[in-house]
Amino acid sequence: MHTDKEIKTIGVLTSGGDAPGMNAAIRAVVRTAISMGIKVKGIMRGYSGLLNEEIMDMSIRSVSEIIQRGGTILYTARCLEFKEMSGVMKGKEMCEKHGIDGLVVIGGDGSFRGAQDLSNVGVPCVGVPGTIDNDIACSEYTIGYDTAMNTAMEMVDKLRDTAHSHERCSVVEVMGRRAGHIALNTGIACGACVILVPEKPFDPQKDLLDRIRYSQSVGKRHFIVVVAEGVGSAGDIAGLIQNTLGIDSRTTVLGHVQRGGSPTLRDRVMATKMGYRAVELLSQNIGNRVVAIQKGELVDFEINEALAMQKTIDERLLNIGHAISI
Ligand SMILES: Nc1ncnc2c1ncn2[C@@H]1O[C@H](COP(=O)(O)OP(=O)(O)OP(=O)(O)O)[C@@H](O)[C@H]1O
Ligand SMILES: O=P(O)(O)OC[C@H]1O[C@](O)(CO)[C@@H](O)[C@@H]1O
Ligand SMILES: [Mg+2]
Repeated sequence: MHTDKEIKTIGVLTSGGDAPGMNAAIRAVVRTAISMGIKVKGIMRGYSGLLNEEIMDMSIRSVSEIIQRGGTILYTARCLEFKEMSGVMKGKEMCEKHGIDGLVVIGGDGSFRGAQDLSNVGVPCVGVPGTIDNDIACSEYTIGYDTAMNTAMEMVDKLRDTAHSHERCSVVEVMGRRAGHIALNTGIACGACVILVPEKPFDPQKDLLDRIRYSQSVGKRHFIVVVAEGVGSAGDIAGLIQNTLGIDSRTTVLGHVQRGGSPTLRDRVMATKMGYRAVELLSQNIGNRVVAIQKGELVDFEINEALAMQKTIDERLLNIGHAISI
């Protein structure tokens, strides 16, 4: 979408679940814009802050010392009111009132739906994928994914020590909402003997119990099972293993620890590139876009097109995991 209006001031907000690297993206947006002569307003608490006018001027120095920090200095929220047309119209009014000509929305797919609605009523918005789940179909990568996976990997390594010592099975539930990307990669990196993801329906007998039984028959004495939260309860899976195979099993739900911490190098660099591109687009009066990574390159898509895409799980990696985790 091209608008005729010159973009003099942009807003930036973070929305949905926080993700490590969001601060690096905010920093890139603020500094890129200022270097182009565009003013920046920071909007607190996602779309809620826009509706409640929690809006502040940002300067080069207001984003100092944040590139290494997890979370988001702008706070984040899930705002039900923005899902209604009346909320979106109020958002447009607030942008007009505060002189915001365009908006960078750092968040996940839900946040992009809000950005699309706002673009459709005349406020150009550019989405920056910020979610640990890596569930934005148009992009190979989302900000926070690498840090979350590395955190999960460190946690599972610790669980392995105790599972090994007690010759137990450790069933670990990782985040990802309806996607299994964190589970798959963490499972591979930690040598899990079973990885369960929502994209690939599993047969408990064949894909779980037989696999563990076979590993046991070839000498394995402790077992790591990584379950994506979208599959169901890790506790039920541990119970099934314990009751059917008689292997002492424990459940750990990693939870929000995966959302925190200092972002990895990859997340900081990706966030910086994506934030820069978002401002570049807005500065050219281009809105209704999502910044993305495809084949390692920075690209962008219409929000409509981006939201209609489907992401699949890396089946080859899943098969590799199954082949070697014996
Ligand atoms: N269909 C929609 N129309 C307008 N706004 C929406 C819509 N869906 C979501 N939003 C807005 O975006 C916010 C965040 O959405 P959601 O909770 O789905 O998280 P997300 O951006 O997908 O991030 P994550 O999944 O990583 O937590 C919502 O609280 C709401 O304010
Ligand atoms: O912040 P909440 O409401 O606990 O949301 C948890 C969800 O958010 C995420 O952490 C990020 O989308 C998902 O992995 C998880 O399902
Ligand atoms: Mg989402």
